[in-house]
Amino acid sequence: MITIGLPSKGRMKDDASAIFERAGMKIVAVGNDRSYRGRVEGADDIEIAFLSASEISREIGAGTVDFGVTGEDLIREGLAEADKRVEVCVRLGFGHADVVVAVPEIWLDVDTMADLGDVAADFRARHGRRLAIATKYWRLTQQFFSSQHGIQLYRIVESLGATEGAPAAGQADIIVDITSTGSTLKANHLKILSDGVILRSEACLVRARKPEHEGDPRIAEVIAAVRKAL
Ligand SMILES: Nc1ncnc2c1ncn2[C@@H]1O[C@H](COP(=O)(O)OP(=O)(O)OP(=O)(O)O)[C@@H](O)[C@H]1O
Ligand SMILES: O=P(O)(O)OC[C@H]1O[C@H](OP(=O)(O)OP(=O)(O)O)[C@H](O)[C@@H]1O
Repeated sequence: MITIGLPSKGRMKDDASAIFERAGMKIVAVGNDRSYRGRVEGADDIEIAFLSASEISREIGAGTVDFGVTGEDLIREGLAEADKRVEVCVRLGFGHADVVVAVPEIWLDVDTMADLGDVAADFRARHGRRLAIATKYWRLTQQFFSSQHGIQLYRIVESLGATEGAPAAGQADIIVDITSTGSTLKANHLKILSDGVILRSEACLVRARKPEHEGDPRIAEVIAAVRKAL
C-alpha cells in the first residue's frame, strides 16, 4: 500500500486535490465527508491520509506516509536534516510564500544582514539585552543567522501568531516570518532586508526516503503523473 498525505484543510487543500485529479488520481473519501481517509478511484493500492500541512511534514519525516503535499517551509522547519529523510520530488506552483527577515522601516541604516550583524553586536552595550527575534521558524532562523551569517548574539522569542505585531508591541525587535503579498509587513511598518529571504517556499510533492521504495515502479509512476499534471 502507498499512503499519500494530502491537506485536509487550509490554503493548500483545493489545489492539492486538483493536481492529483489532473494526474489521473481522482480522490474519493472513504465513509462520510468528514472522514480523514480517502482512496484513489481505480487504484486499490493507494490510500489517502487527510492531515494538516504541518502534520504532513511530520508524518513524512517519520515515514508513516510515503508521499505528501506540503510547503517546503514546513519541511525545512519541521525536520532536522530534511534532505536525508525526504526528497522534494515536484514543486507544484501554488502556495508560494517567502520566509524573510524583516526589521522596522525606521531602521534606516539597516538594509542587509551584515548591517543587522553590526546592530546585534552592540545591541547589549546599547540596550542592556540581546537583539530579540520573534518567529515560529526556530530552525530556519538559527541556520540563517548563526550558520550562514555568523550572527550569534540574538535571542528568539517564540511567536505563534501575529508575529508582525511583535516589534510594535515591544515583544521583539525584528521578525522572521512568511510573506506572500507583503501587505501584512507593510501594515506593520516592517521592511525585508535586501538579502533577508531565507527560503522561497511553495507547495511540493514530497517523498519519505524509505528503502522499500527502491525498485517499486509505483513510486516513479506517482511522481511522473503529478509532474505531467502541472
Ligand atoms: N500568506 C501565507 N501565509 C501563511 N502561509 C502561507 C501563505 N501563503 C502560502 N502559505 C503556505 O501555506 C502553508 C501553511 O498552510 P496552512 O496555514 O493551511 O497550514 P496548516 O498547517 O493547516 O495551518 P495550521 O495548522 O496553522 O492551521 C505553509 O507551507 C506556507 O508556506
Ligand atoms: O504577505 P501577506 O500576503 O500579507 O501574508 C502574510 C501573512 O499571512 C499569514 O497569516 P494568515 O493571516 O493567513 O494566518 P495564519 O498565520 O494563521 O496562516 C502569515 O502568517 C502572515 O502573517
